Amino acid sequence: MTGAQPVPFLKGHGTENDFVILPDPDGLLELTAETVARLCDRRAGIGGDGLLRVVRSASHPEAREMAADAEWFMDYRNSDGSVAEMCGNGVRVFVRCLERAGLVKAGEVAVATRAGVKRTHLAEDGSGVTVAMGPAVLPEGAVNVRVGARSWDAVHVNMGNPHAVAFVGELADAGSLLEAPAVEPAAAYPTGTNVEFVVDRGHRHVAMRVHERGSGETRSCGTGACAVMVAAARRDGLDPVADGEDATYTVDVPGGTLVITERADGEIEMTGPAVIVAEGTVEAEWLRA
Ligand SMILES: N[C@@H](CCC[C@H](N)C(=O)O)C(=O)O
Repeated sequence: MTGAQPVPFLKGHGTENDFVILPDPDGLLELTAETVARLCDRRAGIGGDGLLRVVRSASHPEAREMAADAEWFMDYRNSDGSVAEMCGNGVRVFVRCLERAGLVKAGEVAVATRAGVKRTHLAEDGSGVTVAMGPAVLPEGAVNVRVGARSWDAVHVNMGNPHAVAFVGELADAGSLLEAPAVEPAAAYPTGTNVEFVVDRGHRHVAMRVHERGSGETRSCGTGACAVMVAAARRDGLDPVADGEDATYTVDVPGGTLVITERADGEIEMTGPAVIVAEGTVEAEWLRA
């Protein structure tokens, strides 16, 4: 992955969706799937649901075209080392990390991702970060989620990455989620999917659990919360673009709360916390072993 020098890292989370963060402005790290999985290992590594590499867009082949609009590229990996298009909690933590390093100031910050450029707003008082996540896409066709003997109709939502959203009676109905739920038809999700289980908590207020593609059950998923908000709004007869009126939902996740607004122009805005908890260095020898 690197030479003999220790590798700087940070650790952060957004609603307890936690990340190993590797500052790599010039894109010099060779980050294999195996290296990512080792770093994200909770016993033998640092531990995290995923990894965020902080690299200048101009220094990364997947982001060069976005460099004029966003100086920084969020190279996101799941904890099993797989690459994902987008991470909603990750992008908030990513801009918090840039702010902490003095690379950006509070206010508007654009971030390049594999799902395009995302515009964020860092609150001046450090309270949270709002991200314009783009519009949701709801591909046609029924999908179904199954855990053991139980199954539910689900809503297929794409937030740059894929989601299957199932409304359930109780969050416990999803079981232990130690294994990935079965989702059918498999052809609807050629690269796998994240699965959300949702219950109502009140007026425009829901709670969810998530099984993330490439990471397992996590304490939160930002893109998942946006997918849940859209699925709940449609179920409730709301379509902000058709109605000409914004709709806001509170989405509780095991690790906290996210507030999601679907605007009348179709843009989905997510607001939530972003916390850096530690920084240090990784032994180069260990990484190479
Ligand atoms: N936790 C993330 C989503 C991370 C990517 C996901 N596991 C995938 O493979 O699509 C979020 O906060 O959105």
